[in-house]
Amino acid sequence: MTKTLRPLIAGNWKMNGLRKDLDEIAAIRDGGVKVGGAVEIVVCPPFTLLAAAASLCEGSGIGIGGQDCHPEKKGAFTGDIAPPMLKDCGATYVILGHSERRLIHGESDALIRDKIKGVQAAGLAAILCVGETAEQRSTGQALAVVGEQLAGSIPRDVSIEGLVIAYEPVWAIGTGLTPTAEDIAEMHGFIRAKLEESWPGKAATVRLLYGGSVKPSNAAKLLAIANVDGALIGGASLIAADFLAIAAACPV
Ligand SMILES: O=C[C@H](O)COP(=O)(O)O
Repeated sequence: MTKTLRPLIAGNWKMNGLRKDLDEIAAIRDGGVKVGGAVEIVVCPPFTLLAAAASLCEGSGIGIGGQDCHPEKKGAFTGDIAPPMLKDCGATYVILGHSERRLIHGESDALIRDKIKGVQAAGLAAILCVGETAEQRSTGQALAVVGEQLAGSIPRDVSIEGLVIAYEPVWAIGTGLTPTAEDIAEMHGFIRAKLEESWPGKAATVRLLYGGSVKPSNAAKLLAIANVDGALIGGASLIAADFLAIAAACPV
């Protein structure tokens, strides 16, 4: 299938990475430059490595992103990081609403919506994560759950241009399990249609990523699915060779 949007391959390092691991980011930079501009590559390290990673990647075309942020631009919020701080570090993207934030930190759609507003106000692009649990999938609620997450967490009063949405079934994260190609195609088609309902004429410009146990061995198959415009990768993004192999599997 011909893909029209530039694929985005984003790595979510989660709570992994010390300064010595910047070597891996340098390797991603060097290999990513060779993959060429056909695929956009972004690495989201922990906050502690953001500035150093951005400095390493400056001018290379490899992007850097945060994994979360506070909705406000500054203030008395001990321990939090504001969107302008991410921008100041050299980040261009922020992952928001990851299921680990929703489930472990109790983040609501309303909070995620405010974060998206804050991120856009700072001139950053949000990667909004949505996805159902195993129980929701097995009881036939997957589309309804994701539909609610989209309706609740995307601000209506801002443009969706530049927004990225990552469909990450909770049960596929770090488990080695992935949905069938048919189920991913159904969900991504559903997300595209939902966006089109609210933002007519704009949905086709939004990149929809798949995330959950993406590996070099399954990347080509997953990335070829209709309406899959890239991937959000956890574990495999920690190893430059694996992450780059996934980027190289993009159908461009
Ligand atoms: O944000 C990334 C996802 O949680 C996927 O993680 P994973 O590739 O380790 O399954």
